[in-house]
Amino acid sequence: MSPKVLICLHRRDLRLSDNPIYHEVNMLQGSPDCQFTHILPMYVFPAQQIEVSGFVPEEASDEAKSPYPPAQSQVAKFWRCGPHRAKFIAESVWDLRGSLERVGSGLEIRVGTISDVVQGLLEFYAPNAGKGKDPVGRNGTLTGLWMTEDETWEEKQEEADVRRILEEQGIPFRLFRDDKFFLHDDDLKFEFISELPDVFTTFRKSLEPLRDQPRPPLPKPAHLPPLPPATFTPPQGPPFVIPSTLDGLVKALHRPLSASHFPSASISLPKPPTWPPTVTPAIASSTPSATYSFQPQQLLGGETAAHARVDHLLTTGAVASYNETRNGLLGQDFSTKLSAWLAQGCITARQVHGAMLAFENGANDEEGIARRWATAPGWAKGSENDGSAAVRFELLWRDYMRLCARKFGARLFSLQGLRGGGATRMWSATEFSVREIMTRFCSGRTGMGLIDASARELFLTGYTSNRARQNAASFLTKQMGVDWRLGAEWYECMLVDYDCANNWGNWQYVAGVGNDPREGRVFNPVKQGLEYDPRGDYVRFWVWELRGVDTPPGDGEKLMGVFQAWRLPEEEKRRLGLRGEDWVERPLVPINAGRGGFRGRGRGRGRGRGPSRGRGRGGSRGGGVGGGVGGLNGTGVGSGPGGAGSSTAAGI
Ligand SMILES: Cc1cc2nc3c(=O)[nH]c(=O)nc-3n(C[C@H](O)[C@H](O)[C@H](O)COP(=O)(O)OP(=O)(O)OC[C@H]3O[C@@H](n4cnc5c(N)ncnc54)[C@H](O)[C@@H]3O)c2cc1C
Repeated sequence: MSPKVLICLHRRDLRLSDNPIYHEVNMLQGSPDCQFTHILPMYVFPAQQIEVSGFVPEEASDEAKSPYPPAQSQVAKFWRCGPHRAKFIAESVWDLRGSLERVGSGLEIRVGTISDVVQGLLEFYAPNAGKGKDPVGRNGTLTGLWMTEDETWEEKQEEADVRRILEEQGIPFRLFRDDKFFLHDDDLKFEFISELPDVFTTFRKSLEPLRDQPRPPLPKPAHLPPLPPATFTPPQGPPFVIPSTLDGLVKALHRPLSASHFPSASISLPKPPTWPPTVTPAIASSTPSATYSFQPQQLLGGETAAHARVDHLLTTGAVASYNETRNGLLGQDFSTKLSAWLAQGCITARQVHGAMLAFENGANDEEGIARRWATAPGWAKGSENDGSAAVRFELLWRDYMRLCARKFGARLFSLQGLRGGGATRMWSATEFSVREIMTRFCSGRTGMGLIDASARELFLTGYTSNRARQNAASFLTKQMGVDWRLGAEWYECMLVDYDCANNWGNWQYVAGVGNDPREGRVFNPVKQGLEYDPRGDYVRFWVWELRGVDTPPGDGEKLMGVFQAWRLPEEEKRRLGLRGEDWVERPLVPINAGRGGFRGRGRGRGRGRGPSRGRGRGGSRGGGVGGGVGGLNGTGVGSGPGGAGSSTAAGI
């Protein structure tokens, strides 16, 4: 019998449970209304976002090149998907394939743009369809294509393209709302997206109590229709070859990233961060050596690992203590670290909420959950605790960011930000070129300990905490006066948890062009370091050259040397072998914290260096013009929106 095939196209919904498409398939299968005999789940590595030239075999002839332009960012030409996320996505796809196989189905992997792949599917299944000759193709019948919706601009274009291609051929197309968020759209307190409040707090208050809001997740189907037989499955078109192992997949994704100027096509990092030594004899006596035995977590992609993580957070009490620990910088469990799984849709926010709810209510099930959780703090209290309430609060931030993406569309990526058309001023400039600032920012060599630790952590692991991200973004945009999009693009490349709405929305927020009601907010990275890393452990973990700085209690000056190495006594610099290092001898911006915020050491003073209180107001003294790639060479990028140089606020 010729198969009737339904394509289930995955994007950022890499899960089987709480997936509206499989839920619908499951409801329909076996019913008289069911139009399909087989389903073909498929994931496409999208060529415009993830570099796919590594899927062309190395031994292929020169003519067999990827037909797609390099997947690089618009302004700085960074790779759009760096090594950490590429690996994480590959693992997630692999895990999904395993889950689908266990319920009687499977998953096909393809590379290309989604519209090219869909076009190829149509040609395979119904070569004559639309010409009125043969509505049923020789390879079976394509009965439809289903996919879930995404919020952001590029994904919306993709959806429109797929719809157009299918409808031209008369093939049914269904777009499902992807309920991977905390709230269901129908439960929002406004009718039109234009009514979304511009301030998060207003949005949140309209929805409290948050614990009562989310809908229950959809169950995992126990069985799904099979894949079509191999002869009825369209192959991957040349020149690409899909590896048959996870290892091969990761290698194909990584190969182009390391072949050219890793990790960016426009900025090479002459001194990229290196892993800190695990054992350091020079650890300062006042610093517990246990700090440095911390092993940064390499997140494992996939639905299975996501649920294991939630279980771990509840069992260990990490959720219950989240409100006290969430501003942490160093460690595994100070925050949930769920973001990467949420971003790829390996787990939904309402599943996280559902697990917390079960925990709070003392759910007892056959899988022995109760036994695992019963001794954990907060178990079976019948109400939320400070920790679980704070997790829900943060999950709502994610909803808010995605709704902002819906409301503002392509303005999410514009230099002027969500507010659009607002005041455009010159960015303030420093004596360093934007290229040098970016090179040192990305390499963790700015000379600002907290910023450098975060940059090195990001480069090496793909993750850095929210507190560190806020400081890094504020530093780049407000202290250095760099076009915020360069930072957002760098994060898009490096973050394992990159999520379009969250990343661009948060960068805008910190840069002062998004939805931050407190205009002119500036983070002072030294004060922030003192508050959130009071012994300098986080800085010294990643900026490991500073582990030998002895910081006896009460010697504040030495600690200041951890946060800004230029402040170390010359003798100490010599002893630690730090002489001659750019980040020690030529810091991008020296800050005299504690004595009036951002006063420089003298060098460059009065040159519009940025948002210091009482200085730089107006911020129009920057020298350079021209944003974009050209701006990487200039001393400052021109015509930026307000923020840098305009602050009257003190560092926070
Ligand atoms: C400049 C900048 C860039 C960012 N880029 C991203 C990004 O690309 N992807 C991303 O998921 N988050 C991004 N964030 C938000 C936040 O930093 C991360 O979600 C968080 O650090 C992830 O760690 P976690 O899962 O342990 O978070 P937790 O503190 O455990 O929070 C739980 C969840 O709530 C959500 N959440 C928390 N804070 C925010 C926030 N400010 N905005 C939106 N959602 C939030 C996340 O889904 C997170 O997993 C960015 C923040 C900044 C300041």
